[in-house]
Amino acid sequence: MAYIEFTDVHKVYGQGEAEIHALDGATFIVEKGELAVILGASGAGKTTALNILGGMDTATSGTVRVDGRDISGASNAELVEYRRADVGFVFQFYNLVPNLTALENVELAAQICPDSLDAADTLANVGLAERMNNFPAQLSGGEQQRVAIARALAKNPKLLLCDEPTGALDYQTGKQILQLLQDTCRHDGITVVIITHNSALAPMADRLIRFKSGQVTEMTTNPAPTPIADIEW
Ligand SMILES: Nc1ncnc2c1ncn2[C@@H]1O[C@H](COP(=O)(O)OP(=O)(O)OP(=O)(O)O)[C@@H](O)[C@H]1O
Repeated sequence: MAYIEFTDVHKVYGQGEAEIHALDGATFIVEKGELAVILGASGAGKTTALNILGGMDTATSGTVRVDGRDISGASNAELVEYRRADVGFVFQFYNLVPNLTALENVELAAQICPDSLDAADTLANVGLAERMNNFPAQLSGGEQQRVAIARALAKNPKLLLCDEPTGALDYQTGKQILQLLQDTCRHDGITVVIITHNSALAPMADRLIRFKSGQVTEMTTNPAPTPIADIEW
């Protein structure tokens, strides 16, 4: 059994004439500890799939299993617990609380989790030991995204889901963030799923999943992923 099993998932928004099939029988797997990259054009269903995988949305039909647990059949209370304890989220826009320092932002997330890590240590691990007491507005975009990654990692999640994590960053800063995510996957053994529009990033992945019109059109594994530093686009 794979760590993530996303099987024949349909997601329909709206009704009748206005029905939108955001997912139309999407199927993929991800093994434990892999870094998976999800590629696809705008509207292909990537975010919908990630939201369902993270327990933020539910499938209309199909099965979603994570670590042997049936997320698609979970109750609301079970999904709350799953989102809290098992999943870290990183978004394009960092969604930090503006009137809390970097440290307080990370502590806030860590507080709600049973096995959380030390917030200051986690910030130091993402290279922000010197900036912990700064407010988000005093940090660059890349630093704010590091805080957001630390906030996700301090929960000590099994699964890190990233939706366009470099979408708002310049080229070099984006590369550093992707390096951090690749290192996190390698060193901490966390399963990482990254959504991107940028097909040049495909070689960084252990597993590449391509979405088109709500379906997975390609899934390949790469036994020798390229370090981010060696990828140019
Ligand atoms: N809550 C919603 N209500 C109605 N339609 C939705 C909703 N969420 C997504 N959709 C539609 O479902 C389809 C898939 O959207 P989704 O956001 O998953 O695509 P995506 O591949 O992530 O696109 P992008 O790269 O632009 O973020 C789109 O047509 C979108 O408009």
